[in-house]
Amino acid sequence: MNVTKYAFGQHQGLMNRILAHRLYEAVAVPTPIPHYPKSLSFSPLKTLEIPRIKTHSRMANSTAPVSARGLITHVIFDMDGLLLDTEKFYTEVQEIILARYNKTFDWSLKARMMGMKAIEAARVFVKETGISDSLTAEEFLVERESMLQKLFPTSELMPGASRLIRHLHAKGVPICVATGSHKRHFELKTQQHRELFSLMHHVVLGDDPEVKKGKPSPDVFLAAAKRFEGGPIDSDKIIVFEDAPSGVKGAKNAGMFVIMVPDPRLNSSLHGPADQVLNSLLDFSPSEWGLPPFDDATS
Ligand SMILES: O=P(O)(O)OC[C@H](O)CO
Ligand SMILES: [Mg+2]
Repeated sequence: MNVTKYAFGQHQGLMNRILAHRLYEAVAVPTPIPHYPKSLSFSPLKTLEIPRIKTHSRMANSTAPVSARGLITHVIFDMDGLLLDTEKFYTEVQEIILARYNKTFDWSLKARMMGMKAIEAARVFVKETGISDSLTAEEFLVERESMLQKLFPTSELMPGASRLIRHLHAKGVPICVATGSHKRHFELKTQQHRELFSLMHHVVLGDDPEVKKGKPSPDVFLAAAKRFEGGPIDSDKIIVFEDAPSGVKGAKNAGMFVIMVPDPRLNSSLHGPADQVLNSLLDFSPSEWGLPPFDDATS
C-alpha cells in the first residue's frame, strides 16, 4: 500500500465529510427541492427526439480534488434511469393523468421529480401542475400505482449496465445500489434481473429507516457507504453513477465523486456539479478512476 496516498486519503476523507456536512447544512436542508427557473421549460416529452450528445467529461464544484480520482475503491449505482429504463414509465403515467386536466408534462418538471422518493415527487407534481385542489399527492400516488404495477415488471436494463456491473463484480470492486425507489417497486422493477442485482453487495432503498430525506439529501448515499464491508468508506473513495439532477446533488452533498449519465433530453444546465457526464454507461473508462480496465479495453 502506498502510505503517502493512504494518509492523504484518510485526511482528505475527513475533510470531505466536514465540507460535505457544512455544504449540506448550508444549502440542502433549507431548500431540499431544487427550483429551476421557468425559462427552462421544454417541449412536451413525447414530441422531443434529440440525438445523443457527444461524450464529455469535466470537473466542476467537486468537494474532492481531481488528483483523488485514482483512489476510487467503491462504486454506488442509482437505479431508475441509470441501470433500469424505468423513468419512461413514470413519464407515461404522469402524462396520462395530466391529460385529464388538459395539461402536458414537460422536462422542467420531469427534471425536478426524478430521483426523489415517491411522496416527495408527488407533492412537487400536484403543486407545480396546479392540480392540487383536484388531486392530492396521496391520491396521485394511488392513481398511478395500478398503471405502474403493470409496467414495472417489464423493466429493461440501460445500455452498458450489465457489462459494467459484471465487470466490477468480477474484479472484486465492491458495488451497491442507492435508490429513491421503495421496496415494493424495487421488487417489481428487478423481477427479471434478480441474478444481476444479486451481484450488489447491498441495496439501500428510499423507504429505508436511515434515509430520512430523499435525494438531494445525502442520506441514501451515506447509508450506502456505511454498509460496505469495512464501512463507512471514505466519501472520496466512492464514485456514484446517477441520471437525475437531485441524485447528482445528493451524492455531492455526501462528498462523493459523481458520474452523470443523463437522459439526452435533460437540459445540460441541469447537469449541476457532476464530475463527469457520459452519454451511456458504455462510455465509462474504469482506468480513468483507478479501477480495473475492461478485459476488452483497447487503451
Ligand atoms: O433514480 P432512483 O433509482 O433514485 O429512483 C427514484 C424514483 O423511484 C424514480 O425517479
Ligand atoms: Mg435515477
